[in-house]
Amino acid sequence: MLNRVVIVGGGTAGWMTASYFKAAFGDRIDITLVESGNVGAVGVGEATFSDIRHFFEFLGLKEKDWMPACNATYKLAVRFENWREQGHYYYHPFEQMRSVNGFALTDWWLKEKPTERFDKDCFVMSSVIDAGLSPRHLDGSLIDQPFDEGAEEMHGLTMSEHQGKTQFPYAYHFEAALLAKYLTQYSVDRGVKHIIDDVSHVDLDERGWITGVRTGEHGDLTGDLFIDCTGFRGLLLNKALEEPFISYQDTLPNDSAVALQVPMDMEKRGIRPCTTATAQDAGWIWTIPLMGRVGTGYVYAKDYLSPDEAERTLREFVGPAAADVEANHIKMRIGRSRNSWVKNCVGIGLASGFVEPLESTGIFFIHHAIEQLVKNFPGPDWDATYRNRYNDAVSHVMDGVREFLVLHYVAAKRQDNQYWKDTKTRAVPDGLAERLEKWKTQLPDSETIFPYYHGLPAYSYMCVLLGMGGIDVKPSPGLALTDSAAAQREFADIREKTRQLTETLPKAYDYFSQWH
Ligand SMILES: Cc1cc2nc3c(=O)[nH]c(=O)nc-3n(C[C@H](O)[C@H](O)[C@H](O)COP(=O)(O)OP(=O)(O)OC[C@H]3O[C@@H](n4cnc5c(N)ncnc54)[C@H](O)[C@@H]3O)c2cc1C
Ligand SMILES: N[C@@H](Cc1c[nH]c2cc(Cl)ccc12)C(=O)O
Repeated sequence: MLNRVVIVGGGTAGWMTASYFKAAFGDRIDITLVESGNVGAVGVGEATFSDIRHFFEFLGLKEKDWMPACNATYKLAVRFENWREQGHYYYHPFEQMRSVNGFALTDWWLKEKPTERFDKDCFVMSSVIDAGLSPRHLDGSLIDQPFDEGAEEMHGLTMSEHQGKTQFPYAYHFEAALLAKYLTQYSVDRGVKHIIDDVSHVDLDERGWITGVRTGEHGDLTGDLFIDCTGFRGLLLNKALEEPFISYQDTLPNDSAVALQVPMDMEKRGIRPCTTATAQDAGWIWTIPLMGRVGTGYVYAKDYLSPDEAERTLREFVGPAAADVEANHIKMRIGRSRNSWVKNCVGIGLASGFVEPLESTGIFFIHHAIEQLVKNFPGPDWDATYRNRYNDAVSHVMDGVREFLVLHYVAAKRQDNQYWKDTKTRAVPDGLAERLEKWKTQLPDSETIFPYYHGLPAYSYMCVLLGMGGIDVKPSPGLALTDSAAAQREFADIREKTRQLTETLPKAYDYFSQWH
């Protein structure tokens, strides 16, 4: 039976893989994880998709088990600031788009324009975030949903099977290093063998399959399946097996980042329950609220800005609190391995592929990859069918998210310097140009977005087009002949639900201070 797995790398990807495999296969699988004590993890990766709750549920973990240990908070959206013009912002929330008489509420919004804020007129959560509130009451009860949070039929579904059925209203922010530490303990408690050592060589047989990895002090680690979680370096997949890397840089030029972990009195500052992406002269700055600190960083293109200028800009943006904080400069490899599973080696995490974290997709990629690897786990005959299915799913997810991110730059109204002017003339991925033409006459729907599962529903595309303001989108002509009374009632219902929630929900900080 093929059941000996060696994972190289102990960042978020390595420990998410080890813990999920143990939850999936129990003692029927033998896992060794080796990580360097000299090469650090990338040290960022602190905002997620809402789908990540399937990961914790699969591990049998409740929020109170892991969130306090990881200084975690809730993420209700990404807030895009200054992408259209200075001072403008909009939210991309975790909230199902309503429909009226067969038209998306956003289509009605384009026709009726109740206010200038599509995100407040069409989503309840935008006002909840503006008020700095928690989506759970102090007793832990969740705001009422069009679905039952605990419903059995939703458990056990993978993310891709789940999409479109329900939209859970929040995701998480957590300290990456603390999550890796938590999952290390979870994994070791369940029998994962943890070795701290450097892999110096990868041994291949005559077919080019991996037979083992050589370490400094723990000899050769042998196994059946080798998981490359060594980050951007792709030590096994790209270096030892020489699997080519397909760069996305021709369409996504941001290839650098500088990050700060800024201690903060969150009681005094208050928690804005979302990730904020603030556009800058050569990229954008993320702000992630955690208990006890803020995670922040400038994602930029080195062709337009030097690391020193980026760090200076970031420190000015953060202010005096950043004074004694050490900056972490990161070179980002943007794109994906041609195939993430080659022979008996699977790259997961940055070793597989990566796009800038504009919509917090790195950990989503890891979670998706792990789910797909369990679903397509190889048998002793290594039937290529599973590997091919896996590679197709993983490539589609990354290509789809790439296209979704490029849309943010193409649709952004800003053109106030060369960096932003170039976002309008740069090449776009195959297929996006045609899709953009369709969206000028009708908002995106499930038929016109990227055709393979990539984690994002049509309403996410609507938010980009309506929020960024650079592409003129027209309402469906049929609305002119349709009675708008039902749509007006829906807008009124959102206003009423917004009023009720903003009057009853606790402040985000007050909810989490119960745990700290
Ligand atoms: C600037 C930036 C911001 C990001 N923000 C987000 C976000 O908000 N949300 C999100 O979902 N994702 C985000 N990501 C992506 C996220 O950080 C990664 O997906 C996540 O950290 C996984 O990294 P990894 O485990 O693949 O690699 P790494 O964290 O780089 O870990 C690599 C591991 O390999 C080990 N290693 C390397 N070489 C050897 C060797 N020779 N022998 C033994 N061990 C070795 C290292 O010790 C380390 O343990 C961000 C990424 C960047 C760069
Ligand atoms: N399946 C994803 C899709 C999603 C829906 N809304 C958002 C908002 C943001 Cl910021 C990221 C992702 C998403 C999910 O439900 O998480």
